[in-house]
Amino acid sequence: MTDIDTEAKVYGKNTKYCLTSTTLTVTIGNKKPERIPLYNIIAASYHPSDSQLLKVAYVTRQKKKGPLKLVQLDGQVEGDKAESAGNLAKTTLEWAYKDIKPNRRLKILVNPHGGVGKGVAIFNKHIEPVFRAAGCSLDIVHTRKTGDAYDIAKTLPLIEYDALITVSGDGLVHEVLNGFANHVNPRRALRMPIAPIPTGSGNGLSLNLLGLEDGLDVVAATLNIIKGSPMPVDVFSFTQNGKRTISFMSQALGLMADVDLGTEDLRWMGDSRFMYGLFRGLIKFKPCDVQLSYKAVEQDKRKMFENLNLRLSKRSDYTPEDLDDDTTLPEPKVGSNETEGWTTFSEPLLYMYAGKGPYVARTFMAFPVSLPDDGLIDIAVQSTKNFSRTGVLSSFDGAPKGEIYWNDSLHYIKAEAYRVKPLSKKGYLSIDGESYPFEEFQVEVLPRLATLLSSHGHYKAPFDDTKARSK
Ligand SMILES: Nc1ncnc2c1ncn2[C@@H]1O[C@H](COP(=O)(O)OP(=O)(O)OP(=O)(O)O)[C@@H](O)[C@H]1O
Repeated sequence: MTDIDTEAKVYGKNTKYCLTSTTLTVTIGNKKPERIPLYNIIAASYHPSDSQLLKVAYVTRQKKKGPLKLVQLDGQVEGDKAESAGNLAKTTLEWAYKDIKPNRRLKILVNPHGGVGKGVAIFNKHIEPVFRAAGCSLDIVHTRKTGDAYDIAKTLPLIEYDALITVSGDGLVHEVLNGFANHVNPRRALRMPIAPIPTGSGNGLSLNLLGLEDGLDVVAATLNIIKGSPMPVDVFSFTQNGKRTISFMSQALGLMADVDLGTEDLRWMGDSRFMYGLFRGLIKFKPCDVQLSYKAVEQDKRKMFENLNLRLSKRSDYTPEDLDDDTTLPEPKVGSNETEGWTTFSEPLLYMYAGKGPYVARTFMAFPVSLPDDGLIDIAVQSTKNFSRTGVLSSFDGAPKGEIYWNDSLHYIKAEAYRVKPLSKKGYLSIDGESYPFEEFQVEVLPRLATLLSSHGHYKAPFDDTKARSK
């Protein structure tokens, strides 16, 4: 591919544009050239009958570690550059979108009460202008109460949208997935890509899709919605008292449920509340009285680590035709009395944390070897046997990098299913951060049932074995 060049006047200054297969470089007057990766370009057009304007819209950081911001550059093209400007605009747009359909049609659910209650203001100021600049069509709804997102997803006319977007935290995603699961055509509904914009207090999904650097950047999340590809993900069927719920992120018992649920009053702390809750829970150091059994597929931490690296070298293999004719939700395959091939955890446990997606908060990579579509759930179990309060506390030192995984006292299992029977009456159970009765339940993986938008094709959570090698 050969480079394409043109010139125009931006703010009255001579400006050079040079397009290569990866980058558009713009040099305004004597300023330093700005190299814009094609991924960051959301629109490019040439308007011969509108003052001969060459318009380019992209997102960029003004400071190295600052947030992404929208830039819209309008260049005035002189007559002799009209052809090259038209060519540059057309090719930039083609290359910037490659296999992605531009002008996505989006259903957007904004929770005005998510996080610290700034969802609407953030959406209006930072997010909507980027979608508009990219030419997306927007159907925006402000949720008014719990359950609105569920109802909207349940009755969504699937044909009218390319993706459903939540502007909130993980709670709204949970509602949407359950709404889809109860849609008249649940399988197709769950094929509708979902993507979060992180304005909640728990934004684990966004962190998993975009990584620590971008995971809380609302414009990076917006760009992911404009440019990301559908990525199939496993979700979980959570059954309690005969009722089935879809869980997509985590189930927590013991200390970790206290952290999830016992910190509601601390929402103002943002996601620091998770670490604070952890310290508060550790003071009690109370074992969680349950019987945990699982149908394990892998328990070798080293092997799981190798599988992770193997998966990172590949993108997800999404094919839209991949959908079979069966329109109903898959029935649970694992019976509630099944015991063959099951193991019962025999030690007293401080917590059990099970889920999918490495980060549960910015400060805690709970499932570092989690894969979006391996058909398995990761279960982390901290035993209290030969373990002290200070031991657990120091094991959380490397929590943001997932180092806790390498601790010998942390049992880590990949399973197809598991079940929990409480042995006492009192306790917390958290499902995707929401409180559920502390009663018997079973969880089973539903492989590749839901769909997310991902720019990477895998979770973005760098994890290494430095800690293991230094032991
Ligand atoms: N207008 C509203 N008023 C109050 N609650 C709402 C409204 N709209 C949606 N909700 C509910 O708010 C809950 C919190 O959503 P979400 O988890 O996305 O954000 P969050 O700030 O991270 O919340 P939390 O801190 O509770 O996890 C969801 O259960 C959702 O149904």
